[in-house]
Amino acid sequence: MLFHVRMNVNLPHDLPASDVAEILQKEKAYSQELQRNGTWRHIWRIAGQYANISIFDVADNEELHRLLSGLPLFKFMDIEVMPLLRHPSAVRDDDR
Ligand SMILES: O=C(O)C[C@H]1C=CC(=O)O1
Repeated sequence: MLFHVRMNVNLPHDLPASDVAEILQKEKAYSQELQRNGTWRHIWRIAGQYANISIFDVADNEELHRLLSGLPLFKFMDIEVMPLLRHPSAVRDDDR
């Protein structure tokens, strides 16, 4: 199942720089592992915002929730999820 996910990151300004660096390093590794195994299909930065638009390919809502809530930045994010299904006019075979 495909999901469109928007993540807005709100890091507290008083978080020590060393904590921020550690969280971001963990977040990058977590994200890149899921990208390499095909679960996190796409990620784009939203220009001018500390936010991204991502496409996840997971078995079900439960898996998506587990993966999103495991993000090292999870407690600093507002996340919006939109479930996607194949459009009847789609021509690409991987749009499902
Ligand atoms: O930078 C972000 O958009 C937040 C998060 C998502 C992947 C990652 O490496 O960081």
